[in-house]
Amino acid sequence: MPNGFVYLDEIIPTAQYEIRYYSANNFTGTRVDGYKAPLAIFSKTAATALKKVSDDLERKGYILRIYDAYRPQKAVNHFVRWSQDAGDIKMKLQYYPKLDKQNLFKLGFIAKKSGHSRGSTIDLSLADKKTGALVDMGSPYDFFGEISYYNTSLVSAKQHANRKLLKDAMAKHGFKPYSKEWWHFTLIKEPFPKQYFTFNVE
Ligand SMILES: C[C@@H](N)C(=O)N[C@H](C)C(=O)O
Ligand SMILES: [Zn+2]
Repeated sequence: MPNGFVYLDEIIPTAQYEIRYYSANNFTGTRVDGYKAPLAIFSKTAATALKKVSDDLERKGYILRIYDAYRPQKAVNHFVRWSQDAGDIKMKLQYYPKLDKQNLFKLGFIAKKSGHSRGSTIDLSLADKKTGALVDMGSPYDFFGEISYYNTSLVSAKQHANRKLLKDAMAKHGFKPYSKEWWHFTLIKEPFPKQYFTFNVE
């Protein structure tokens, strides 16, 4: 791992780590290239900021559920190849039921050059600190459709309040939200704003 990166579970041991692209439970239906272990790697700067988010939320009774952090460019390239294979729709019902997979990039749900590969972008949700149960955000992680837009009218007031709880906690410590995915945030003062890394997650 290059200098300036850390393992998030060493900085935030109380979080839940469900690294979807290491598993087959993701929109491709297979383990994604470059994920050699179910780990979250993050820039040290972003990890320090995220620890503050986690501490704030723990005081309110929540822990973080982390789905993805640093993402190798080779993983993004895997997503691109997957999108071009129109015959493979095994995860369509679960992840993109109303959309054509080849449109997911132009609709903004997946990026060909992703902030994740710069090491300071994260996909996450919240869980209840006592029970470990996932907080209801109105749509599941990586569900590609309008219901996952932060400001959609398709979710209840309570679900929107849960999204806002996460967004406000992230914004307080310098993370910028993404309007099309309630779970996706980038550290504004990211330390590697122009570098797209491709080292393995291991
Ligand atoms: C694929 C999804 N988890 C995500 O991170 N989407 C954004 C747009 C990205 O690929 O950077
Ligand atoms: Zn993301």
